[in-house]
Order: sequence, then structure tokens, then C-alpha cells
Amino acid sequence: MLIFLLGMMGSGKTTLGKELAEKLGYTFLDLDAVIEQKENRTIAEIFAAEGQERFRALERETLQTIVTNYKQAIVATGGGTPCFFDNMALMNTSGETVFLDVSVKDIAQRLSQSDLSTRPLLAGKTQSELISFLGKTLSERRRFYEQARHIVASPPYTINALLALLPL
Ligand SMILES: Nc1ncnc2c1ncn2[C@@H]1O[C@H](COP(=O)(O)OP(=O)(O)O)[C@@H](O)[C@H]1O
Ligand SMILES: O=C(O)C1=C[C@@H](OP(=O)(O)O)[C@@H](O)[C@H](O)C1
Ligand SMILES: [Mg+2]
Repeated sequence: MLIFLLGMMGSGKTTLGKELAEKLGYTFLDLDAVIEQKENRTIAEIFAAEGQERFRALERETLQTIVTNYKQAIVATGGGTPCFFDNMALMNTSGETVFLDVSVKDIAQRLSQSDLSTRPLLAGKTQSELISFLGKTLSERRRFYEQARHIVASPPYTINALLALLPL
């Protein structure tokens, strides 16, 4: 089975995805990391050199390659993945989708302790700019995220909450 983790930057897709893959013995794929390997440059470098539009095209292409080549894996998507092209439909027809619905307050708290420069959409923002950007972005993206088959909406967002939802 393919399991796609969806949600905002900082919602824990990469962290929980790794843990879940280890627990289930599945391959773990982080969509951003696969793009970086393929391109031999970082997400920040892709945005800086070619802009978000090119990144979204690469993201779509990579998602399609994963869906074609893997039958069993946990896929941590990027925060924007569900919101471009028909990526949401592609994921819903290829496996199980889980939206990690973490509050803006919790996300901002987590991200303030991380290096924002690796996430080009957040780089250089103050804490109050970060909170207002995350709030606006989540309200625009929610309609895509809510197309996920499963939603994890209560803290502490553990893998046990994920395991309880999935038809394994
Ligand atoms: N369940 C959690 N509780 C608290 N902090 C978390 C949790 N999951 C992730 N984090 C922290 O939040 C930050 C972003 O996590 P990450 O997995 O990179 O998110 P995403 O891939 O969704 O952007 C990291 O610093 C990580 O250590
Ligand atoms: O929300 C977004 O548009 C993005 C999220 C990032 O992934 P994470 O959600 O893992 O930070 C990465 O794909 C890129 O910086 C754009
Ligand atoms: Mg990630």
C-alpha cells in the first residue's frame, strides 16, 4: 500500500513518515528529498534559480514517478503538493491519504525552532509574519487537504493515531 502524508510545512510529515515506515517495515520516501536527489540541488536552490512554478512541475513529475514505481511506501509530501495540478486525485486513486491537521500555533512554535532557510516560502520571516503567512496559507489550502481519506486532528499526532486510521 502507498500511504501519503499531507499537511502544512511543519505539520510533521517527514518526521512521522520516517517513524511509521520504520515501524511497518515500508520504504520511506520524502518527496522533497527525492526531488533534491534527482536534481542534485536543494529545494531552496530550485526556488531561487527557477521559481516556484518550475518546482511545482518537478514535484508533480516526481509524484507521478513514485506512484508508477512503488507499490508499498510511506510518502511524506511537501506542504503544497495537494494544491497543484490534480495531485490530490492522483494520490487518492493510488493509495491512502492522511492530512495532519496541526494548528497554526503549534506549527509556528515548531518552525520557530527550526532553520527557515530550508523552506523558501518561509525564509526571512519574523515570528509574527510567520504566523500570519501560515494562517492565510492554511485557509487557502484546507479545501485540498480535506480531500484526504483520513484526517488526524488531535495532538499529540503520534504514529499510533495514524495506525488506528489506516486499513492495514
Ligand atoms: N509530533 C510532533 N510534535 C512536536 N514536534 C514535532 C512533531 N513532528 C515534527 N515535529 C518538529 O516539527 C518540525 C517540522 O517537522 P517536519 O517533520 O519537518 O514537518 P514537515 O515535513 O511536515 O514540514 C521539526 O523540527 C520536527 O522536529
Ligand atoms: O508548503 C509548501 O509549499 C512547501 C513545503 C515544503 O515541504 P515541507 O512541507 O516538508 O516543509 C517544500 O515542498 C517547499 O518548500 C514548499
Ligand atoms: Mg517535510
